[in-house]
Amino acid sequence: MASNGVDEIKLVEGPAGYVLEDVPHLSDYILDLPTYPNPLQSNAAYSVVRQYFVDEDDTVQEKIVVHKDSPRGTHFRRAGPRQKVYFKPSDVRACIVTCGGLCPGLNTVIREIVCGLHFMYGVTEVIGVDCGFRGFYSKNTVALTPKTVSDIHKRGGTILGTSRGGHDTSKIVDNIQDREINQVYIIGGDGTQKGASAIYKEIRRRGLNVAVAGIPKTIDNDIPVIDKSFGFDTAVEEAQRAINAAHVEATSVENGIGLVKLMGRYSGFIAMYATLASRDVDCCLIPESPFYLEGKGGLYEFIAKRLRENGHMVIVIAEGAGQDLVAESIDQQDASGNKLLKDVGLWMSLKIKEHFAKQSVMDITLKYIDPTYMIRAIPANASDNVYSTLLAQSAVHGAMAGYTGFVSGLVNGRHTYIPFNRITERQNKVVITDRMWARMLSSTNQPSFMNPS
Ligand SMILES: Nc1ncnc2c1ncn2[C@@H]1O[C@H](COP(=O)(O)OP(=O)(O)O)[C@@H](O)[C@H]1O
Ligand SMILES: O=P(O)(O)OC[C@H]1O[C@](O)(COP(=O)(O)O)[C@@H](O)[C@@H]1O
Repeated sequence: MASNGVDEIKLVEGPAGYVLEDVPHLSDYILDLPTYPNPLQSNAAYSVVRQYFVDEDDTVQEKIVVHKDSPRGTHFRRAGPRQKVYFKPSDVRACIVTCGGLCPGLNTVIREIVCGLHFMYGVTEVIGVDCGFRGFYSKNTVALTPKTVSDIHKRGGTILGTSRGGHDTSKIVDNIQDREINQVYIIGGDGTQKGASAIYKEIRRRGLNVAVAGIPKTIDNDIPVIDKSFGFDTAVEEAQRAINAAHVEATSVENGIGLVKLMGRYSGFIAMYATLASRDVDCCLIPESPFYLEGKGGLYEFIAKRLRENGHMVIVIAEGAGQDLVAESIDQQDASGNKLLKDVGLWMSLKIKEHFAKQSVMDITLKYIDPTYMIRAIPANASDNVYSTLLAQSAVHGAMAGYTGFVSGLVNGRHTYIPFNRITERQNKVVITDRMWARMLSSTNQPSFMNPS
């Protein structure tokens, strides 16, 4: 096994090219930690299920599509309860924090961490950190019990509040130490998980017996390795309402255009899935697929063609699409350092109106809908509620088992522990497969990615 200092990756190599990118464990840097039987062993609900506990050697393969000569490739540690745990439940003092933008399902994750710790492991001390990372050192905490969180999954937002910026690693870890917290659950996107990674490293540098677990939040699916995270399903479902409204507006007038902007700074998943689900969309523009406005193969030509053919059209655009075209791009960042994007939907609606007014070929009526903040603030749908619950449970099992510096994610449909370093780089992931193209092109109204190639 390769050594695993704070900045090194913990790798285990096996025959035939098998590589396990393992997650750190508290026992990697604190020797002679005591272990205890997992309380689930004596829980009537679990003890009957003989295979409930995860075999220590179980791993999950990163790439599921292989060829006959492929090496066995990268694996991650399978998530789930272990036979023994590294914390005595009565000694656990856990905290939960939510950071970054809102996303349906945040409250479900909070609820399940509290209930999972309580009902599966008998942990009673869980506190919530108010308003994101800065809350560790500038705000009060709130006690969380199964009773106080019982209904929160039915509400949107996060009962803990959230923020951008304000990550001060040293002050945060001082506070963790002062409050004698020994399990830290951090819910947020790629920025948050970078912050979580810094916290883990500092905790490890100080040699503290504190497990750090991340639960990735990515409404727009821009986190690599994991299949998706909670909030995405709800976002795609809710986007249908905006697309339907755009379609009704467009079909109610002559040469009507409905333009809908959906979330996706770097990944067009919400736009693309919402398009595929709806079938009312004629053109879907995503950051991964460049397009242009003027001339042959450009958006204006496509719009004119669709209006002549069909009398109306619906365009869906992801917020990060076409940013290179937006004239005065703004060189500003939010408190977390994310580049502020210009409202490409608003910009595009003005450009389209301007173009057709100038051309005087046809009069158009364009309605622009941006449902972003409505979507972010709704409660998770049933499927995301299930998903958030399971991700939270896995995180609890992992922390109780002494793993640290990991996120709880789904890889190829399996609950998995992934080291922070693998998921903190943002990724464009929409790969437009042949099958997707076929589905797009076979639809009656031929939605297109407007890819000039
Ligand atoms: N590289 C980083 N190192 C430490 N903390 C970070 C880093 N990037 C972002 N953060 C912190 O993570 C939190 C959320 O980040 P943000 O980018 O706003 O949202 P998200 O987690 O949804 O991507 C903020 O408090 C921010 O300060
Ligand atoms: O919360 P704010 O500052 O209004 O940010 C809006 C941005 O948040 C997002 O919803 C993404 O949030 P995250 O980066 O926290 O995942 C974007 O789609 C949008 O551009």
